[in-house]
Amino acid sequence: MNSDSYHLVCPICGTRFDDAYQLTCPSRCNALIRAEYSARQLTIRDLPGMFRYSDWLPVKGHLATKSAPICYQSSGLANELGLNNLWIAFAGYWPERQAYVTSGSFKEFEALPTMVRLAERAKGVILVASAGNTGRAFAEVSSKIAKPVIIVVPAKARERIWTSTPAEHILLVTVDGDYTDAINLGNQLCTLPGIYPEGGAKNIARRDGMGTMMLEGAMTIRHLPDWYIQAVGSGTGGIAAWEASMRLVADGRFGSDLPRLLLIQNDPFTPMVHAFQEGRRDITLDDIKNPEDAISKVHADVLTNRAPPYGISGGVYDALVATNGIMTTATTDEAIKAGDLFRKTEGIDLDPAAAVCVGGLINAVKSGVIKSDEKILLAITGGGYERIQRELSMHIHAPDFEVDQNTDNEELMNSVREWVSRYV
Ligand SMILES: Cc1ncc(COP(=O)(O)O)c(C=O)c1O
Repeated sequence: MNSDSYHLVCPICGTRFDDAYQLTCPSRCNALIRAEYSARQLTIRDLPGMFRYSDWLPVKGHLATKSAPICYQSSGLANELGLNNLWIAFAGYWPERQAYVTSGSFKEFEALPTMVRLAERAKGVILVASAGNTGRAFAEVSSKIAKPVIIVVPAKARERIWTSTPAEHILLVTVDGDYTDAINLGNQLCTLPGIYPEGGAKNIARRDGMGTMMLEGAMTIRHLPDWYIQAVGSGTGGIAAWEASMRLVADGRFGSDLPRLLLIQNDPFTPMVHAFQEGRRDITLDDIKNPEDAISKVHADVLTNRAPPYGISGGVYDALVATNGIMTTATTDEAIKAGDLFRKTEGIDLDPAAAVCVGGLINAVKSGVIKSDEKILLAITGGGYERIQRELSMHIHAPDFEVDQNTDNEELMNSVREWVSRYV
């Protein structure tokens, strides 16, 4: 890949520009900027792991990794649900199926190209605010390539930040609060020089990295699926699936219809479901009543983003409208039962978020939304933790700072500034 293999483009004003690790349109349009790749047809490259999809990743180089999505046709769960064309895109650790995502979730597909993009396009330290899985994915990549990362997580998620090899370039900050508090502190730290936000959905590397789930699915099925099903918190994976499928349609070899998105939230935390079912582009406070109470009742707290990229141009709302998509829910009870069923029928344990996804699929089959012959790509976004625990080392990273009401903010900012100065 040479440096001209993609440009950035704003979907509102159409401005095309070179990549200098921007996260927004230079004309300040309220839109998710996109990468426009010069390769119209996808060629699978002889590169490690997910970098085989480098034609449609915003990177020039690659990293040595075995991490990549895998896809196979289900028989166990498919039979159980009476589905004839169920395909599973799996992100996690499952060596028998050549799945080697050692941090256990599809967040690693975001972290890998994001770290490469930053190193190629800017000089600085990346900061990730996370409910756990994203932070662990960036920690894992940092530990493998010895590049720095600052991770901010809620204190109760601190045990989730482990790596399969010892990590020496991580600054871990825990916050006495929830995911939103971690995001707010992260934003504050990003005002320091040399720190770059990973940008969430705004980062093309994160979206196009996640889009490899759809690419792997279409390559395996040899066609675009009729449905792409995923549990969402920010919905970035849904946006990524839509964008990847637009590229696959333009490729010409995978069919001409965009897969419909079926995106699932964990009842009772369902702001995007409320807004979309009422046809609204905006999430209002009424969609997130008693957030603390709702968050305490979910099975998968990684799905509890209070400010998802829903209404922004090119965001979740647009992705759903463009694909004739649907949003629905699975309760905690349904998710737990679905996770058990998946383990029994497919043979692997699931991340709670992936169990919510299976619960949503079951509900959609029961309600008749999904028909038995339709081609379904089920995004199993995390799993195999039991194998990881048994077979890999898990180095838990102790927090470098534990922030609570008594923390002296200036002291924290100074210490972080000092740490960053070692790298920039
Ligand atoms: C395992 C897993 N699945 C699904 C999601 C939802 O991802 P998103 O809404 O960003 O696409 C997350 C978010 O952290 C996750 O960790």
